[in-house]
Amino acid sequence: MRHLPYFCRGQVVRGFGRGSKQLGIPTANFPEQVVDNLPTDVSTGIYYGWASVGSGDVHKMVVSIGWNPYYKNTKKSMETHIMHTFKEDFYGEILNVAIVGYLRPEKNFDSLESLISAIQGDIEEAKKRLDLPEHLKLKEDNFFKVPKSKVMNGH
Ligand SMILES: Cc1cc2nc3c(=O)[nH]c(=O)nc-3n(C[C@H](O)[C@H](O)[C@H](O)COP(=O)(O)O)c2cc1C
Ligand SMILES: Nc1ncnc2c1ncn2[C@@H]1O[C@H](COP(=O)(O)OP(=O)(O)O)[C@@H](O)[C@H]1O
Ligand SMILES: [Mg+2]
Repeated sequence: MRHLPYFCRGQVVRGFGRGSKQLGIPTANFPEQVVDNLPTDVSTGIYYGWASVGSGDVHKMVVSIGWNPYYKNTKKSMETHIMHTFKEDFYGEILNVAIVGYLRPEKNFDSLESLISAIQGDIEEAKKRLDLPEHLKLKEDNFFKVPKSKVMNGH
């Protein structure tokens, strides 16, 4: 994973509305353009890192990149669940993410309950790993301090 940490920003767009309603785990989805610009060696799978909305605080996050085999999506998506309770939805705002580590490949599951418990396991694992000093320092990266007015992708 030569490209980690990987930093990118993009506008939050609508997905299929499954995250909150079916899973109880909302995911902020990136536009196709951001997904298409991922370096080729950032493979599909589940990652963890840091995220902020607009110029807001930086929080722990997990991100899923791929086709969501359980739902058999035909388009690749990149969806971030932020470990923070927001007062309201933030569609249309700029989401800033720093992907710092890899957790596992995407999988299919034989029930919604097993998908949900896998994601909850990812969240717990990510919270633990992000407390390591090498990861904590990225929370303070200048990436999160520059004006957040542009949609861009890369380092
Ligand atoms: C940490 C995390 C792990 C995930 N792992 C899987 C997975 O292994 N297989 C899968 O089909 N979907 C996985 N998902 C994606 C969910 O299926 C997806 O977030 C859900 O379908 C919501 O989609 P929506 O934003 O289009 O509504 C994962 C999502 C997150 C946040
Ligand atoms: N902690 C959170 N992490 C990610 N998104 C959140 C969070 N809290 C609220 N949201 C909102 O929920 C939306 C995602 O919900 P979701 O059910 O996945 O719908 P969609 O399919 O449109 O992505 C995000 O775009 C954001 O506006
Ligand atoms: Mg979503």
